[in-house]
Amino acid sequence: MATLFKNIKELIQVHEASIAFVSGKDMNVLPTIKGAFLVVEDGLITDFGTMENCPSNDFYEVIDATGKMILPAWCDSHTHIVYAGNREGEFVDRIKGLSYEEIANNGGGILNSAKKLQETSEPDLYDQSKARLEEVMHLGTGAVEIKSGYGLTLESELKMLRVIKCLQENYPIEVKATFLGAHAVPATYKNDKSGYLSLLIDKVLPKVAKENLAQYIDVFCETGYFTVADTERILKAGKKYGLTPKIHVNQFTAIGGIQAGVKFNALSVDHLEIMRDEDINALKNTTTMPVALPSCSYFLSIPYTPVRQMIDAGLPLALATDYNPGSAPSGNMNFVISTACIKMKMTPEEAINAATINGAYAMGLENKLGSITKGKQANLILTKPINSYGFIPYAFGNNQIESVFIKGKEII
Ligand SMILES: N=CN[C@@H](CCC(=O)O)C(=O)O
Ligand SMILES: [Zn+2]
Repeated sequence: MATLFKNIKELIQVHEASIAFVSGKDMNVLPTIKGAFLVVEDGLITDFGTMENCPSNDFYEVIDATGKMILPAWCDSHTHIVYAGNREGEFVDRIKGLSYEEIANNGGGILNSAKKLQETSEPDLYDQSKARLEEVMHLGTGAVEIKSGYGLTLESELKMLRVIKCLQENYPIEVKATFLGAHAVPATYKNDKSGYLSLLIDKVLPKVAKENLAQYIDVFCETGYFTVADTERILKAGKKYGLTPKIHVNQFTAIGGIQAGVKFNALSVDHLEIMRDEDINALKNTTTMPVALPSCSYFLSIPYTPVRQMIDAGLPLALATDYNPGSAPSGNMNFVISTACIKMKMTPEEAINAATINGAYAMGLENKLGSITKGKQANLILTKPINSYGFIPYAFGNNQIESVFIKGKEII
């Protein structure tokens, strides 16, 4: 049951052997083959090369990609797509002048989403979430990380994680689950943050581990949310259960969250809108992937991650959507790479590397996804006829995707 894609104008992100990630100057290198073929068998990439070497066997299906390009599907390593309802009301409040912080202090923000989620049944939450997952798959996403963190009680955090598990089981794309119980202090623990952390560590974490509901652990390490000491307490507890950290840091203030992440061998540190020199230096020569979330900066009108400075300092970088109801109600990775180029001055090569192989690394999927490599899953984007891959970020807000293939099967 092999499929041949032939006459591909340009096959993008081609690597003979699997690599972990690209960093610094290498981020500006995007290996491609012009005039290419690609063979997919049983959901995996089995062969590729130039058209002169195109095999002539009998294929189950032959797709002529004349004028079109193929690249690995996007790897979105930071989302919160399991949530209930939306926060359109707060959106209008912000248009009228309230800040994200003021809204949160008035009982809105994460606590608003938590209230809605607590009142939503598991089947209803699943239905709302699967619609978002299908939406992002149609936008070219082939792997996604999803966080809990709108439950904030034992029952509701487990409800969120069970919904993520059902998505993992029912959809062909790779889904990774992250336990983010320490996303905000719930109203019931308003004056007892330490008590809430004890609940997470003593009651919730053991259940999460027993039901095998998460692969990663996260904390919102931020002024007014969780301190570095709180963060270390949670990460230490998570490690006991084999959960690797992927944490929210430096969104509004720089308080040492990056250093805590590096100390605990975090797979990624995410947001990074506010970066000091010492924060950039702390990430050098580590295995922790910095992740920027430009849709959040766009939506909240907060600074963009200083990625130019970071890449020029030799760091790697991944891009993700942060799809959530409060700070980024969009799961469009195409918009993310456009915004990264337009607002953060990344080149198209850097942005595509950040949204494919580096995003895969930030989910522990670098051996399965993120590049065109034999043996990797055939999660692919087939573009419409375009002149160059740079046209994808250039023509922001327009759709250059003709089809998306997950494990070799066309989903649109
Ligand atoms: N900053 C923390 N968490 C989310 C937003 C949460 C919300 O506003 O609902 C984020 O990554 O931006
Ligand atoms: Zn987030």
